[in-house]
Amino acid sequence: MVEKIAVLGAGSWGSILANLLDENGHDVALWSYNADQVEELNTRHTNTRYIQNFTYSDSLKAFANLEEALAGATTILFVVPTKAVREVAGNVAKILEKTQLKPTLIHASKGIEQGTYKRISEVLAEEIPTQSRRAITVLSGPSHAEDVARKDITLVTAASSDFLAAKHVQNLFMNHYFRVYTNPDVIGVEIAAALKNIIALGTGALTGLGYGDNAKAALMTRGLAEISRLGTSFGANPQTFVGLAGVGDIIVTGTSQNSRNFRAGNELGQGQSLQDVVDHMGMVIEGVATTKAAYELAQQRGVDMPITEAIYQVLYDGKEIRQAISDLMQREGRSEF
Ligand SMILES: NC(=O)C1=CN([C@@H]2O[C@H](COP(=O)(O)OP(=O)(O)OC[C@H]3O[C@@H](n4cnc5c(N)ncnc54)[C@H](O)[C@@H]3O)[C@@H](O)[C@H]2O)C=CC1
Ligand SMILES: O=C(CO)COP(=O)(O)O
Repeated sequence: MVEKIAVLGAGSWGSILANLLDENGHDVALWSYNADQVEELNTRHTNTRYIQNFTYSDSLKAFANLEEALAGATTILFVVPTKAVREVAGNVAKILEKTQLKPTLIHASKGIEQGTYKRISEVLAEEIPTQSRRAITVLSGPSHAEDVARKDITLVTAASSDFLAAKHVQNLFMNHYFRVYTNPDVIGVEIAAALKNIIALGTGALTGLGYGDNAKAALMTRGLAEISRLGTSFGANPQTFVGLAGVGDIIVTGTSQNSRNFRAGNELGQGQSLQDVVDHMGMVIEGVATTKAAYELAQQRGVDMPITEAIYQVLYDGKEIRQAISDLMQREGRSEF
C-alpha cells in the first residue's frame, strides 16, 4: 500500500532512506531546516554536502516548512541527530495537535540524550502524546548511507514493542537490497545503536596509532561485552547484542572509512585535537556526546565499562590515548564471562 511518509532530517541517512522509500513507491516528503539544501534537492536532485555522486529520485520532494512536510503523513520517520530530536519532536507535536492524523512514528537516529540519559524512543514518547500518534519503531543496524545509496546489500532491524508496528515498518522498507528483521527489544536495539559509536571512535584511534587487526577485534569484542552489560541492566535481551543492531553495527562502524565515528577516532589517533576533528567533519559524530552520556550512566548504575571510561578520559579529561590503552591492558586479569 502506498503511504504518505514524512522524513525529518536530510543528512546522509535521512535523505538516502527517503530516497529508498520513494523508490519503494511511497509518497515521500523530506524535511530539512536548511532552505538552500531543500532548493538543491528539488532542483538538482543532489545533496552534495552529505552524499557525493548521487542523484535522488525526481519524485522525491523536499520541504523547508515542517507543516507542509507533515501534511497528510501517515508515517513520520525521524533521522535528525540525537541532540535535535526533542526540539523537532516538540515542533511535530504542536502541528499534530491541530490535525486528526495519528501517524506511526519511526526513528533511525543513534544516541542517548545528554543530561536525561533517555533513549530516543523515550524522548519521542515524551514529546508526542499518545493521542497524536501510533506506535514507535526503531530502525537500526549496520547501514552506512553510502552503501545503501549504491544499493549494496543491507540488513537492518525494526524494533518495537508493538509487533504489528514493526511488521509495518518491515513492509515499508524491504526491497531487493534492503532486508528488515523485526525485534521486540527496543531497549537493547537503542542502547546497542548508540554505544557502538563509542567503540568505533576507539577502533578508529587504534588504526590512527598504527595498531593491527588483533587490537581492533579485541576492542570491538570487549566493547560489545560492556555495552551488553549496560543494556541488560535495563532489561535488554542479551541476544540483541549478537544481532544486527549489536555485533553487526559494531563491525560496520568499527571498521569502515564511511563511519564518521571511525574517521574521527582515526584522526584523534593521528594526533588531531577533538575540536579540530569535530569542526571539519561537517556531519554528526554521535559517539562524542554518547561517550559522556554512557560514562555517566555507567557510573550511576554501577556498571563496569572500562573501555567507555577510557574513551571518556581521552575525550573529556585530556588523557593521552596511548596511556589509556596501557591502563586498560594493565587491569587485573579476569574471567572472560
Ligand atoms: N549516516 C549514516 O549512514 C547513518 C546515520 N545514522 C544516524 O542517523 C542520525 C542522523 O545522521 P546523519 O544523517 O548521518 O547526519 P548528518 O550529519 O549527515 O545530517 C544531519 C541532518 O540533521 C540536520 N539537523 C541538525 N541539527 C538539526 C536541528 N536542530 N533541527 C533540525 N535538523 C537538524 C542537519 O541539517 C542535517 O541535514 C544520527 O543519529 C546517526 O547516528 C544511522 C545509521 C546510518
Ligand atoms: O550508524 C552508522 C552505520 O550503521 C553510521 O555510523 P557513523 O555515524 O559513524 O557514520
